Amino acid sequence: MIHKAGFVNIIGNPNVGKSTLMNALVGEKLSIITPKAQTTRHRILGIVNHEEYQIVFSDTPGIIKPAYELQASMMDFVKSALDDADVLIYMVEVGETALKNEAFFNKIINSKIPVILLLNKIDKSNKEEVDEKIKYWREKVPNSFVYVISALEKFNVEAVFYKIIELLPEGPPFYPKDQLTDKPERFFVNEKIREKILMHYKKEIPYSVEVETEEFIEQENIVRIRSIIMVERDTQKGIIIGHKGTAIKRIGAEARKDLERFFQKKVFIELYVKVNKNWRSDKNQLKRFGYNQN
Ligand SMILES: Nc1nc2c(ncn2[C@@H]2O[C@H](COP(=O)(O)OP(=O)(O)OP(=O)(O)O)[C@@H](O)[C@H]2O)c(=O)[nH]1
Repeated sequence: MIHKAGFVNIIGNPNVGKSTLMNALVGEKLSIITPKAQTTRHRILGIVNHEEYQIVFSDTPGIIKPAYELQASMMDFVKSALDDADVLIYMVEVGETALKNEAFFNKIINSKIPVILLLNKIDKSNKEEVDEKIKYWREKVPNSFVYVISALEKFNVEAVFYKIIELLPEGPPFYPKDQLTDKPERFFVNEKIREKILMHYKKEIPYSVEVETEEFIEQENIVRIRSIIMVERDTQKGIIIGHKGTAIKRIGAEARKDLERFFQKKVFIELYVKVNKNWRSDKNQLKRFGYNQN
């Protein structure tokens, strides 16, 4: 059996209908929606698991800005975000033509990643205008697959879904499927803590930790969580904990706030730091089983 997996990066101006499309695409197929879970470069919007494929939908927050607002470092960020994706969905509205950022646009055109160009909100338009816009975008992005859709009315969304699967590369899943289907909450908690670590620690720290949620007990009014932050060295443990525990307290407090919003309940969270010198080899072990998350 062939297995396919990849990151599908959705980009487009604010309000073009990205979230609506996500809901239409993913629907009941969705294992977990991690609202704005931040990974290194992507924000994961949702993951679709199937025996034969795993689609990780993500977006790259705030990359469509006029060129003068983008700093050099931001352009690098854009570049790597594009390089990382396996399929790019570029979404526009029927009424939209002007390009906000020509430089960014050229990057899309010149990237080797397949581009699906979606012309959304056609329910608000007429055939003449739609035909004209298809022609316009085909010329603008010559190598793209152009689809006209209405994300809101789910028109043509299925076709887009199958095109994505067709374009995905072969490969093992990026996230363990059983973990997602059996324990999506734990997965989300881990990601949330990792996100906070990414935000607050510099250098190699974020890349030297692994988070594991040992206990997740949901009661009527409260969720009780116990998670372990695994590091490779004692010095890293000290840095994670911080002076008098202030650093780890902040991680816990911020994660708790987000998790309370997510679960719509009070959250009680205990964080422990553990040194596991074999962590990296454990990780390689996990990688062999398709646990490719970085
Ligand atoms: N008529 C019509 N409206 C749509 C369609 N798709 C989305 N909308 C509407 O457009 C508005 C914006 O949709 P969102 O899905 O929130 O857009 P978004 O791109 O995620 O927006 P940001 O989060 O700001 O980037 C909402 O009011 C949607 O209901 C469509 O196909 N037709």
